Amino acid sequence: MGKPSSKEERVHHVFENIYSKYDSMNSIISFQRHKSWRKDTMKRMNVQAGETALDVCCGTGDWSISLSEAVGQTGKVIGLDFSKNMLSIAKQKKQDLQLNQLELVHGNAMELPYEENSFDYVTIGFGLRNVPDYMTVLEEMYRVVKPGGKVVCIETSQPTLIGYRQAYYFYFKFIMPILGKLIAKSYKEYSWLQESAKDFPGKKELKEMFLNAGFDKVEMKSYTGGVAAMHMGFKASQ
Ligand SMILES: C[S@@+](CC[C@H](N)C(=O)[O-])C[C@H]1O[C@@H](n2cnc3c(N)ncnc32)[C@H](O)[C@@H]1O
Repeated sequence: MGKPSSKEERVHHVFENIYSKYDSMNSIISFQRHKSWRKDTMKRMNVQAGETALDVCCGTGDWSISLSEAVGQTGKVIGLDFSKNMLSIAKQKKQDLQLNQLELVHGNAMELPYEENSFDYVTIGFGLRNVPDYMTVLEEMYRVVKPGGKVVCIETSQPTLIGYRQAYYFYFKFIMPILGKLIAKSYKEYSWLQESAKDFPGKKELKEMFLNAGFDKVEMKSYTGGVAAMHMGFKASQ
């Protein structure tokens, strides 16, 4: 995977450690909202049977599984992640659901091991803020999606409404790491979540980054007052 930067090492350490609690903590810290954000995004994507998708930073595999169900047995989905422990949970789910169309791959988002123009969809869910260089990953995702295909990102964002914004930052900075300590016994790991979310670009800035990566058009949608956002980049048909 090349020489890791310190951010990369720290992130790898976080996910190698919290993997067994990740799914339950996700629901607790987002008050279950992440499920409806994911569902709405899938509806907007309108994935068809027989299509192909790459789910970058797939973690414990929930988005890869939804994509696999949408493409069906005639389609193909690859879930890629650099944490073997996160992938081990995804592998167990794949086996339980007998999803032969899903392949889980150990790899780095900064250097996707695929040829250009390979997939109908390339997705990244709550992964982009964790990588060492956002633009490199967006450019990699742009490179491997087919012309006419879509790159879709769901990520934490920056709420703008006065009052709500302050309450959100307070929750993220002070409450969430304590929940992490109490429930997952990982204060430091959940402090990373708030640090990475605080530094992540707002939705307009992220849209600009998508356009700079080469996308023809970008649609966006805010969730729950802007605490999360979906960006969908369209690669022009040739
Ligand atoms: C917050 S989790 C998101 C998991 C999943 N996509 C979801 O929506 O629940 C972030 C994931 O990104 C992975 N990750 C972070 N940096 C990565 C990189 N450079 N290459 C591959 N995976 C990475 C972590 O191992 C972790 O599983």
